[in-house]
Amino acid sequence: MSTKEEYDCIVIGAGVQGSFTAYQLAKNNKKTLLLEQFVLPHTRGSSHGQTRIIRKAYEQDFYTHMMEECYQLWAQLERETGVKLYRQTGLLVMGPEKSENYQMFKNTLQKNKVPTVVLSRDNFSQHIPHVTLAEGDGAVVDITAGVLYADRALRTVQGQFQKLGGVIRDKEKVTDIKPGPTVKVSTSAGVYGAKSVVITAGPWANRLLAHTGLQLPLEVVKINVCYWKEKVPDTYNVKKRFPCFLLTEGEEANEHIYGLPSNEYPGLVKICYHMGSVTDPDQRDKQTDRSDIDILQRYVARCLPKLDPEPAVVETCMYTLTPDRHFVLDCHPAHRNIVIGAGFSGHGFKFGPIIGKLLCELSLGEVPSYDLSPFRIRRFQANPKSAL
Ligand SMILES: Cc1cc2nc3c(=O)[nH]c(=O)nc-3n(C[C@H](O)[C@H](O)[C@H](O)COP(=O)(O)OP(=O)(O)OC[C@H]3O[C@@H](n4cnc5c(N)ncnc54)[C@H](O)[C@@H]3O)c2cc1C
Ligand SMILES: O=C(O)[C@@H]1CCCCN1
Repeated sequence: MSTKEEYDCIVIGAGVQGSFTAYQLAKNNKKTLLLEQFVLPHTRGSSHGQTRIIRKAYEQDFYTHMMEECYQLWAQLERETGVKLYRQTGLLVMGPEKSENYQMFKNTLQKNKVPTVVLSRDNFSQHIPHVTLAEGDGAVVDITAGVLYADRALRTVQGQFQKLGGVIRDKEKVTDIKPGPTVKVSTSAGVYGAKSVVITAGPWANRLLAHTGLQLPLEVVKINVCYWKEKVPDTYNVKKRFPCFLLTEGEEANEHIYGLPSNEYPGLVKICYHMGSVTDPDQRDKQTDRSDIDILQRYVARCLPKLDPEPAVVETCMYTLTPDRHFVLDCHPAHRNIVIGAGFSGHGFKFGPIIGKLLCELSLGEVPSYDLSPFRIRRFQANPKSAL
């Protein structure tokens, strides 16, 4: 098949990361094509749904630093488009006062001068009614945190990309990538050429990378996204200033449980378990493990007494996990004009604007604005799970 069109850059995958990358490239006057295998919008990857948490509360400083600029980029997109994408709610972080994880969250917030409120056991229920703080747990609120309107954000950034002259082709699956000075990208509709390619294929990253001779140690898991009904409507509502929350660890398991106030679905609070079972992204509905829901039911019954401890709605989403849960933001080790954004490990949405900027810089051969060493592919070389 002959090459249909030539671009400066082709971005593969129109989730949050690919959409922001394409937008940044178009802003830099690059002729850019964004390819998506499904009809947009879709619910089969990782970026769908109405809300995501945005926060500066992290265990590692480098995420908090990136979020400083990232908040500004979200606000800039809101100003550019007149669309509201962020609502401040605060994020309540709870965890065993003496545990390393909880202390790391607290220290990072304090060291980086993020506005916080530390709640004592005595004043906890006055600020956060109808939540049981577990015995021995501490509680700190990241005031700057809130919710991002995820679906709306995706539509908005894709719309801006198109306004800047960018081309989106959905329902066009990439079937092959041929590296070279001009990368050839084959799809179900033809072949394109580009000076550089960015792969932001979410759970399908390794499928695409296989065409380039690279495999990353990524694991795709299915997440049951659970919504719980308020016994009395609006008890945990965003309007009543109920915050997002996150457990650094808990009685149930050494993994996070997290929640968002009722907002998008009236009377329903989103509470999920930050772990799931391994799945094939094309067969995710065949993965029917619900052990996470059992854990959540026990937690809801114990700590959120004004919720019905039976999920009212269960939706599906996928995480693409790296072994250390840090992202992959790097050039392909053998083909520098192929750039990879992958392994967002269940916490990448909030970083969309800054990841778009960084992947754009990498694809233009510029020095990235942040130290990318935590995100480099070479960190996996010592890891036995890596297939490099
Ligand atoms: C339940 C859940 C809760 C989360 N909560 C938060 C949160 O509170 N805060 C936060 O910051 N993050 C959160 N995240 C994480 C965040 O949503 C993800 O990190 C982010 O959406 C990943 O985006 P992506 O662009 O890498 O992947 P995706 O959104 O999956 O996008 C990849 C795209 O590539 C396309 N594609 C794949 N292969 C091909 C091909 N061959 N040809 C063409 N197109 C292709 C796919 O169809 C897909 O549209 C959560 C994730 C889940 C699942
Ligand atoms: O990225 C986040 O902020 C959330 C935290 C809890 C798990 C899901 N992702």
